[in-house]
Amino acid sequence: MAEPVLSFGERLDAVFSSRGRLCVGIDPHPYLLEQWRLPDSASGLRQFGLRVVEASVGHAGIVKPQVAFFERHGSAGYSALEEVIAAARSAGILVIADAKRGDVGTSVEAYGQSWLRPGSPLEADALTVSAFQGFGSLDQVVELAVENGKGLFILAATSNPEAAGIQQAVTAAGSSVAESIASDAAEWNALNSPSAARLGSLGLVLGATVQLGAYGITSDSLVRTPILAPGFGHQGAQIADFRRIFGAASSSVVIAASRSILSAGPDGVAAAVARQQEEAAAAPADAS
Ligand SMILES: O=c1ccn([C@@H]2O[C@H](COP(=O)(O)O)[C@@H](O)[C@H]2O)c(=O)[nH]1
Repeated sequence: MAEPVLSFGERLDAVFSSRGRLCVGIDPHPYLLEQWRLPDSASGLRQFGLRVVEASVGHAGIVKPQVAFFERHGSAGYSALEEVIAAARSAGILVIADAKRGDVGTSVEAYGQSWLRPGSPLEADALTVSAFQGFGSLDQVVELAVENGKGLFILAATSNPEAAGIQQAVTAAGSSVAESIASDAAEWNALNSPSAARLGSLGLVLGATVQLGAYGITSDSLVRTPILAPGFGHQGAQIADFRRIFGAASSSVVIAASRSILSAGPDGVAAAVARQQEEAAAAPADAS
């Protein structure tokens, strides 16, 4: 009989226990490539990405390539991304593809087949998606993810300040857009996760720079919902504060940081990863 597939939530929780909650962003900004003395070409991106993966081995268990930077170089950029993803996954590092896909259900399912289908050239462990076309537009991709032990992170309250107007807008049901997405994800996790799993496989993107209360989101509703939290470092949030920011949900948080790590350069990146991972592990408990 085939071995049951571990769910993404179970795999993420295992990584939290064995290798911590830091997620190293792979964002090859042109200015960083220059600083790393690499060309702004597919080859430069490949070298950059592989170096970040190498620096993460032993220090971090999760990476998040920002697909946009690879897409700038067309098919050659995608080929570089395929290599970076494969290198990370073969080192046992979970890969969250930050591609922010969203559309009508059948098209999102096709995105899922690109990023979450076993054997696909771009196979990752989880994908960022948008529910702007309705939470139900994600039904098929959710099914595909679960069948394959993969995860999704749905944009809810993103870290960029200009998003607040839309994400705090009140839906016909009376809650904010972000709260509506967060509660749908939490409900899905409560109903569909393996009973022994602490975490479900349907995650949310909640920026570390936002006040969850301003969106009507309560952290104790999210204890089983993985939270991808960008906004640390360059965007201003402090890793040492993550338990204060996320309160009861802090044990579900993936701490995402890109520029604050990558700006250490090729020789300093491994030490920067180790330092930020230690900061996350040492973060004081929420006092409130
Ligand atoms: O709400 C969001 C969602 C995604 N991101 C992405 O995360 C990284 C952040 O990079 P830093 O250098 O650590 O600021 C980047 O890829 C964003 O596209 C986000 O910032 N906020």
